[in-house]
Amino acid sequence: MLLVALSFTAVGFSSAMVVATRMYLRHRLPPGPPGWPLIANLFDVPRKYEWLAFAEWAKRYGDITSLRVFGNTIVILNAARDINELFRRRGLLFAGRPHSVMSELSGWEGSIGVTSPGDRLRIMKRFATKHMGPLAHERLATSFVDEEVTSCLRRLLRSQQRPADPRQQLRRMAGSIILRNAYGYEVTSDDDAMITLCETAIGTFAKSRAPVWLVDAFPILRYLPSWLPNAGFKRQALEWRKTVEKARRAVTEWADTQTDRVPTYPSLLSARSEESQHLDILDDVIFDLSTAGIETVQAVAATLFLVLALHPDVQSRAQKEIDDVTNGKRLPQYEDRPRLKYVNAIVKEVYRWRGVANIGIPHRAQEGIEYQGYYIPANSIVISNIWSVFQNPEKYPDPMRFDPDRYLDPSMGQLQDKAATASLSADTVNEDPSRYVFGVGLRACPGKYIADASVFLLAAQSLATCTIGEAVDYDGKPLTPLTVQYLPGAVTQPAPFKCKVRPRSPECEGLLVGHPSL
Ligand code: HEM
Repeated sequence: MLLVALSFTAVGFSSAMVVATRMYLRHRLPPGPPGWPLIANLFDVPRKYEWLAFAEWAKRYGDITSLRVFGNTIVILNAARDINELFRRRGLLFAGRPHSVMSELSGWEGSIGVTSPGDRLRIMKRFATKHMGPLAHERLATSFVDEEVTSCLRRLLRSQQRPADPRQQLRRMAGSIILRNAYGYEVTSDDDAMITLCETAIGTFAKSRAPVWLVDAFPILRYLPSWLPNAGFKRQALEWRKTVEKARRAVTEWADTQTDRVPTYPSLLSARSEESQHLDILDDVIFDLSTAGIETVQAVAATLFLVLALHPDVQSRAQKEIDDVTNGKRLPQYEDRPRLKYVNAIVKEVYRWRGVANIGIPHRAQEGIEYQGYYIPANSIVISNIWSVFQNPEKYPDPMRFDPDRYLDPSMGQLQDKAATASLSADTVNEDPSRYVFGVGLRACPGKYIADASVFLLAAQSLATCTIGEAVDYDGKPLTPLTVQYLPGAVTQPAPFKCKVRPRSPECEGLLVGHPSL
């Protein structure tokens, strides 16, 4: 009898312990800035260079930190180990996107970037993967991507004999690739209006999703009339909505005028015409895929030109590698990629050195979980700070140094597939940055293959044909790797700079002129 009573007491005690532990963990959020009564961490949310502030907090509070804003928990992951564990291994649990009333009011309610797992996301993902995924990227790279890169280099060689900002041409190249891919739209001038409309539209996306809008905490506020003095958010959202709708109308109206035209290469729009279902959803995702990629590709291209201008030694080594493969008789092509190991290493280091989309797009925890002794509540906004991963000296020794040699391991070659990376652990030193720069897990960037192919071709063909040098800032002061500045924003751009782009030799320039795509 005594034994039975004792075992009941033991079971009761251990159950109570389990409940108590759970309750304790529930209140044990990851540490972070202490905040203030009532407003919690509202004023701690950094307004710019968020990745730098998050990295500072990581030093103070640990790799996993958290904030409370308007009743929401924001969890920031700074270590590759945790990003892999939560976004890759427990991907579905963290594949949600935070609900944002402000984004809805601003015209983004149909976007893939706000869509949480479900049928709609599946349809969007399936379409993007079919036409832009690993099986499609080689076809894309050998078609209009190659054409646009070559045309861009010809224009640069014409316009940059004296120091000038290469960005206008790189932006035109990025816009041409992305809009041809999405709609078959061909850009014909440096100041193409469609590129500007798409860029301006996507600029409103990140702003509408910042965790600072009161209406996201109190959705009832969406019904306030916009003329009320304290409804400034509604007037702002209305202005953004007009910008987004203007861009959508422009691409749709242009597409409507093209129904009889047979495009040179298939586009997402032509692929859509072969589908019989979910056409509205496909329209939404094609619009996303036309707006989301322009600034990112242009930013990476600008960093590429900047680092090449700053590192003549890197240029000459890559040029030698390319000449060994092509004998200087032709332009390097996408098929040459496995043999251009040093050029691949330059691309990887460009992704890592200052990052690109350093905090990506926030995820949402679909359920509450205990992790590493902390509790991450359901509906937490979870952000991966890729900057901290790329600047971790244990993972990338001497991280501020631009050093392509760090990747010259024989097993590295190009964007790695799942099988090839399964054996890599998050602690791998000098791990391929393309595993992180495009996001991790189920929400990773659907544009990564076309973006990566574009950047590789730009690197290989510009190195084969041009010498890039004499980087200066806008006041004409020579730049060094240590004085280079980056701008705030959702996409990491170098501050305006100028450089010279000259032909390596008349023969090399001739390769661009005689290229069959021209
Ligand atoms: C080097 C260039 C690029 C970089 C570094 C980049 C990076 C990223 C990152 C970090 C994310 C967030 C991933 C996450 O939530 O975990 C993302 C999402 C996305 N990217 Fe890219 N991207 C690039 C180019 C492109 C291009 C070319 C396109 C379109 C053609 C594109 C379309 C998108 C879309 C639609 C999403 C949202 C996906 C979703 O919510 O499921 N990106 N990208």
